[in-house]
Amino acid sequence: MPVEEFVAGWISGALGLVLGHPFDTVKVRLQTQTTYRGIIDCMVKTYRHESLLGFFKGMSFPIASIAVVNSVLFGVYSNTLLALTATSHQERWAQPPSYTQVFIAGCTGGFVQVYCLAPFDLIKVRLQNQTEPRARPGSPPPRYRGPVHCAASICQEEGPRGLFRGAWALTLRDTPTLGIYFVTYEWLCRQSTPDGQNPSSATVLVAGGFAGITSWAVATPLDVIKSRMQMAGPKHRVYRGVLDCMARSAQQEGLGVFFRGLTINSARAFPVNAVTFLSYEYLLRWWG
Ligand SMILES: C[N+](C)(C)CCCC[C@H](N)C(=O)O
Repeated sequence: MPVEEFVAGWISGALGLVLGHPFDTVKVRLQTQTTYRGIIDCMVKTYRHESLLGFFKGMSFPIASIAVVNSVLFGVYSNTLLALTATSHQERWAQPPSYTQVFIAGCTGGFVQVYCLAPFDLIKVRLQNQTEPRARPGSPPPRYRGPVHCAASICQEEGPRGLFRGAWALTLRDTPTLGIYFVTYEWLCRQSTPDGQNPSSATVLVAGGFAGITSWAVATPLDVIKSRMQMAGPKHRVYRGVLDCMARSAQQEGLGVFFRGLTINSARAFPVNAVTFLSYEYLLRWWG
């Protein structure tokens, strides 16, 4: 099994992540709290109350973990294509796989990465939703002191299965949308590249950016549900499952609830995925 794709996926995931984390914090807050009127309001309040650091809450952990998750995604994607088409990454622009093969490989990568992503994503969401400013003498400490403390508290209070809260919603969110992600990328690259040639850097950037936006647009309704189920610990209201969470959210807040965070998700998705695909392609060309 070729491993360069896993390494390239690791590095490119880390680069994309740093660029996108501030957008991600605003998104998670908008989706799970009702105190903000919109993106700008959330940004201003976060900055006033917590300074720039507020936007980077919960980042150290995803930078290590998302890199692993992206490595699994791109590694499994590329190796599934190898199994389906018997072509390596280097040969794929000359002998392109069909879109069905790309979709199947994307869904497979998406499905497998969920099991690495679920606990990391849960911890990230819980830490991002702590809105207390950095510890001041006399003020009560935040509930979780950091990722390790957060993981340990969840295990203690909710059992190890607590770390997988929301994992089913995450599977539903990621399996088809990662298929869409790779199909959009391939389609846009092939549209603007003469047959058989490698796409240019500009093409890779734009195709990667739009692959991110398209897949996030489709994923947003389940993203909202996933984040809410992850926040529903023993003390918050508990949903009976994905459908129950959907029905209750829609009843209480209207259908618009499924699109919370769509604008911010798209604004984040372009730079993150443009950089992820560009670094991924370049690392592989450089090693190949
Ligand atoms: C499929 N779905 C849209 C849910 C996720 C796509 C993930 C791509 C990238 N790691 C990012 O964070 O944007």
